[in-house]
Amino acid sequence: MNAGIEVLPLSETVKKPVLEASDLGKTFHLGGGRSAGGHRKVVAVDAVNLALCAGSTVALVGESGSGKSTVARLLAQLLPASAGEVRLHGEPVHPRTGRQRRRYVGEVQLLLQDPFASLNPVHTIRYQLTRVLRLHGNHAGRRGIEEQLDTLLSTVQLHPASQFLDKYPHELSGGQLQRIAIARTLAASPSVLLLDEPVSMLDVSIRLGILNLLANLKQQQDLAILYITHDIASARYFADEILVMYRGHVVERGPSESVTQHPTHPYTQLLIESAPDPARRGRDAAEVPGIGRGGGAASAAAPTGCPFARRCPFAMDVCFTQMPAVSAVDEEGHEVRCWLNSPETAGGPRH
Ligand SMILES: Nc1ncnc2c1ncn2[C@@H]1O[C@H](COP(=O)(O)OP(=O)(O)OP(=O)(O)O)[C@@H](O)[C@H]1O
Repeated sequence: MNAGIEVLPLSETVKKPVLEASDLGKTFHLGGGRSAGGHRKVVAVDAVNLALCAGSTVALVGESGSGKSTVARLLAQLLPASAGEVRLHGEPVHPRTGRQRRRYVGEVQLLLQDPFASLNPVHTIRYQLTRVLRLHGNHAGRRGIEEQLDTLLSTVQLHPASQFLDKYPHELSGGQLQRIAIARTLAASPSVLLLDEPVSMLDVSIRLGILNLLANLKQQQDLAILYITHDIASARYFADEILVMYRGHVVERGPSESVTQHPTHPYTQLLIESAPDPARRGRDAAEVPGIGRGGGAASAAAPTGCPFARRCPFAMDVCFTQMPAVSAVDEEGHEVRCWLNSPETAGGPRH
């Protein structure tokens, strides 16, 4: 027996995921008459696997159109999946109705980037928060609800509560509204938060405050968080694990530090190079070779090889014809889907 050292059983040291997705896929079928060339489809999400655990954050990073929001909407059950499975506490989730759906939505809350769009302009903050508390089974009396509204607002650092509760959304600033929107998600007592670009519409000066608030909430309430962003620098700061998405595929994943310090996929390297950096004044994503607006959007016709091949400065012949398998970068869970890291082809043009 080791005096003074508490040895936890394995079941307590390995965290079970709260929410998981296996081989998740979404294809949008677009209309189009004969004159438009017939039926078209967009593969927005292709075979995505992820696991969200209590007290930790997974970041989904990629350019506009890479499929990040579609993953969030699939996890929130706002869209039916074309393939794969979502599990909550290990149980497969199926499209639900009524009470079951309400319970799922209470446990898995989605926070959108635009706080104005997520709150109803014709009702006061008090009405909207009370409604969510009631909807998710809170039967407290009037005084009990008042106390909970106070607690919710103090949790999102809006003091005193009375100054905010009787206001309408248009009377609050963007940062205050995003805090109210966070309070609204917390009113449902969730175990999972899906954050879709939660600070991208806010002034740069208040973004860090909101991210710090969310990081504290994750710790205090043991929340499992999915953080969607196009900004890999904020993902490194905020998340434990990073998944890099390109055209619906996860091309690299691993512990945040490892992915950002040793980016292995050429696309991740370009994302990092294009991240805002005071040392490279004035240069942004649009100016970095290979990165441009919407370049990561899902293609109507899925390429047979690597989705990044056509933009990759290191592409080899095989990249255009075959999808690379996932290979390990290290033993800590850092993985990449790239022929340059494959044992068969390592030593290609880059090496
Ligand atoms: N309802 C829809 N019908 C058809 N195509 C869609 C639909 N929703 C999304 N898409 C397409 O799916 C792809 C992925 O879109 P998605 O919004 O998930 O990307 P994103 O990475 O979240 O981008 P952004 O950061 O701009 O929100 C895009 O090509 C988009 O045009």
